[in-house]
Amino acid sequence: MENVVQVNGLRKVFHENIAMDDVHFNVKKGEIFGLLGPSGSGKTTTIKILTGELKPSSGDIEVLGMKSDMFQTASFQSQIGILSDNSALYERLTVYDNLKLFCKLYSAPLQQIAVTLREVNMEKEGGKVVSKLSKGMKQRVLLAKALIHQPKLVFLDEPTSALDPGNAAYIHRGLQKLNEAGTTILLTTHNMEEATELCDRVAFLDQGKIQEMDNPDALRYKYSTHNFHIETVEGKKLVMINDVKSADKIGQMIADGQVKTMHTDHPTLGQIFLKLTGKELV
Ligand SMILES: Nc1ncnc2c1ncn2[C@@H]1O[C@H](COP(=O)(O)OP(=O)(O)OP(=O)(O)O)[C@@H](O)[C@H]1O
Repeated sequence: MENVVQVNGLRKVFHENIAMDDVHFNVKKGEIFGLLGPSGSGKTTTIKILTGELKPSSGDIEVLGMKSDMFQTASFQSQIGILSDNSALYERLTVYDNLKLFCKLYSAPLQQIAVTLREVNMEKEGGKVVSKLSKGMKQRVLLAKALIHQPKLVFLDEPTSALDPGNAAYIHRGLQKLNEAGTTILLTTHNMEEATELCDRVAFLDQGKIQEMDNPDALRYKYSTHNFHIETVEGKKLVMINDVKSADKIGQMIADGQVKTMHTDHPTLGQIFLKLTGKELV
């Protein structure tokens, strides 16, 4: 499958501080790819480099078939959407007028405003002045701004960090629909449930290096002990290792009607991250 992002040997040094060190990854066309890592691990720096806001210290980068010296061009910027900590709105204008300006900037049809407001659960708030919106509402308008010109590739830095669970779930569904319609998404998150639910692949970043990268379910399988966790009808909880002796015993327990629930051990992405780096994903 075609790669829309190719990163080879990326390094970024701020003064003496090595923020990214020999980072390699690709994002395939049509994927939702997640960069996971604790604060300071280099997620935002990666997005800023891939969107032309920062220059790499070294390494080969290609996004949508263009090298980093093209990232400032209108042709590149019109094909990507960005939600980052630098994204801003005109506070004194309404939500609708903000989006109208961005439509003009990208030559997008004005009908996209209603479509995009629906995607971010803000269809009733178009007439509100931005300065009067809550933090979560502003976050959703910023997301609308990133999507208004129907970009091929979207970079979302912590897209749901300011949202309540209801709106986060709504945005997740919206992003899944957008992705099903063909948009490639690269997002960063501290939220392992979000990553597990949304991402086709995730990369664990720690101290500017990728520590692990794969499909979330494949990672959970890889780092599973494969032990069986059983709850008996009497409420006893048992952990049994995955071998022939246990299988015989479990078979007998099932035949005797003693098993209430049974599942194999699958660690969360957060537990895997902790195991690999000794750090929580927060
Ligand atoms: N403009 C800058 N000047 C100097 N150092 C910077 C700059 N931007 C980032 N850094 C450093 O680079 C490292 C990675 O920062 P980055 O913002 O990419 O982390 P992050 O994973 O996005 O963190 P968070 O989850 O808190 O946003 C940190 O050590 C940070 O202090």
